[in-house]
Amino acid sequence: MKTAVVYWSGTGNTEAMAGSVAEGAKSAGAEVSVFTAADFSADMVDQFDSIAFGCPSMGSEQLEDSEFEPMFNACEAKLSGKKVGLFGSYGWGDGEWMRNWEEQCIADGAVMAGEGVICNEAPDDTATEQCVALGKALAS
Ligand SMILES: Cc1cc2nc3c(=O)[nH]c(=O)nc-3n(C[C@H](O)[C@H](O)[C@H](O)COP(=O)(O)O)c2cc1C
Repeated sequence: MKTAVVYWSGTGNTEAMAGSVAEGAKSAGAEVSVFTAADFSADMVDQFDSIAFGCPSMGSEQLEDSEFEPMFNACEAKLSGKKVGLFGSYGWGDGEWMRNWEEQCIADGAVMAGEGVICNEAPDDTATEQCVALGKALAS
């Protein structure tokens, strides 16, 4: 199983989550590649059996719109039938951005590996465990 973990992070919280997702996928035997949003593009989607996308809530309950969102939007046309997991950190909201993002992926035809993992600011032990579990689900 080849798994990509693709993330954007401004202050490191979603980056820490990405590390845990990658660790979980590796522990379940996947060959894992980790990319920042700037280093991933739609033409790379087909190289992977499963992809974890990570982005914090930015703007007003939106994906980060300079690097992550354009890259993700370009990938969407290739997500039908692809195993996908989502994760990201948020601040003062209630996770609306993740609910919208999950719906978007489902509309694209992605096969969701589990519920999107969200955490308030820096990941605590529970969020870290959920990220590891998401990584394992992406590897199976
Ligand atoms: C410009 C900006 C916009 C943000 N908008 C939201 C928001 O709409 N809802 C929310 O819950 N948090 C919002 N946040 C808080 C971030 O999602 C939160 O700090 C998160 O932990 C950042 O993750 P990162 O460390 O991976 O960059 C915003 C932060 C910034 C800097």
